[in-house]
Amino acid sequence: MTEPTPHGDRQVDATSTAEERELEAALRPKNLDEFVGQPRVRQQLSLVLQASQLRQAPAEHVLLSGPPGLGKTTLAMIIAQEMNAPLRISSGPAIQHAGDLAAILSSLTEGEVLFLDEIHRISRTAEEMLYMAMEDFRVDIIVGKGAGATAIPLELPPFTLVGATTRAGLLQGPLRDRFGFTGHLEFYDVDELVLVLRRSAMMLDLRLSPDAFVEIASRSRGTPRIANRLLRRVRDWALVHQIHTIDVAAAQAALDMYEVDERGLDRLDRAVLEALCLKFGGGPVGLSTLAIAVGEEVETVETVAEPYLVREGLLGRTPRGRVATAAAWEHLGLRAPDDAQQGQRMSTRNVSDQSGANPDQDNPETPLW
Ligand SMILES: Nc1ncnc2c1ncn2[C@@H]1O[C@H](COP(=O)(O)OP(=O)(O)OP(=O)(O)O)[C@@H](O)[C@H]1O
Repeated sequence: MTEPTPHGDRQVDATSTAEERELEAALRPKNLDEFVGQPRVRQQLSLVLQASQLRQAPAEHVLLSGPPGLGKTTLAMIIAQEMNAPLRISSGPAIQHAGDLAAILSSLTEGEVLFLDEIHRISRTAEEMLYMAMEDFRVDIIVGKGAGATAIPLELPPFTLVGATTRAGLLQGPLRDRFGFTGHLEFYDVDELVLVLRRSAMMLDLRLSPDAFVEIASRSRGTPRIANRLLRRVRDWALVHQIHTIDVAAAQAALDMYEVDERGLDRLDRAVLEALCLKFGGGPVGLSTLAIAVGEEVETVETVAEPYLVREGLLGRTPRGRVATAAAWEHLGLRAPDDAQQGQRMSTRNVSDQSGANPDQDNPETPLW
């Protein structure tokens, strides 16, 4: 049976469900040497960890940022493993009150690694408590209310906070500044994803030809989580078709069946591009009109399909609406009208200076990976 993905049957969604996380756990690299790609972050992190071991003190607080599925949780686990320290896991949305954080902090043991996923989503009061905890290993527990409230100081054992965020821009400066090391994870190239897939295939006892690995990697949107998911889809297909060594034709057939094309676009991505080109002559067209044309919510088009299309240079966001780029026409096997190409070049501009008030305009909250 195919496991669910967060956005229904989208095989190329970079986030994961609770069930999928269990499957992922088995494939996680256990130490920095097994962790593929991200050479700069790996090298810098290795130095931070070695220095802390030499100092015989917990490592400095680490902030990991980057799009979903690139290995932030995996790195947090590796940090704890390399430090030979226990790991506590929580997340921003689970910490809505300062008391939630106080409960976690007060139960940490010396040297423990506290991993806070989606750290940009912790509440403001908890965030303020975190400042003092990170800097001085101390928190003030407020007892009582109003004029009678008193602050009881509580010493904490030294610990290492590993924060992960997909939205580093939303972190307050004082919080960001309290991390001794910040690593930004980048999308992986095809060669790196091939290495991720080779390792996973070995662990799943699968045999694939070299070009089958490349085929899967090319369709994985630069994201190990998607690569591993597509590998599982290909494995299912091979099992049902009783294929023992998966060659490129088998990988293509399996992924075509799941409607993931050679550039990693799925049905929704292509529907957006087709509507843009075939119904609106390449645009510009408002986001809400585009969403109606493909029968989806505005938010789905904006947060699920659009970021990857923009990243791939297939769709442009302009003040007058969305436009298909020349590459989009080409990807669909269509000829771009000359005037549309010229108009797009003149009207495409950066999204960062736009307001999110109108659904047809860009929402600056929307990440653009
Ligand atoms: N560099 C890597 N080498 C090998 N496997 C990797 C690598 N990075 C990620 N993976 C695999 O991809 C999957 C997703 O990784 P992980 O959960 O660490 O991503 P994440 O960045 O924390 O995602 P999210 O932001 O959704 O929490 C895991 O199964 C992990 O094993």
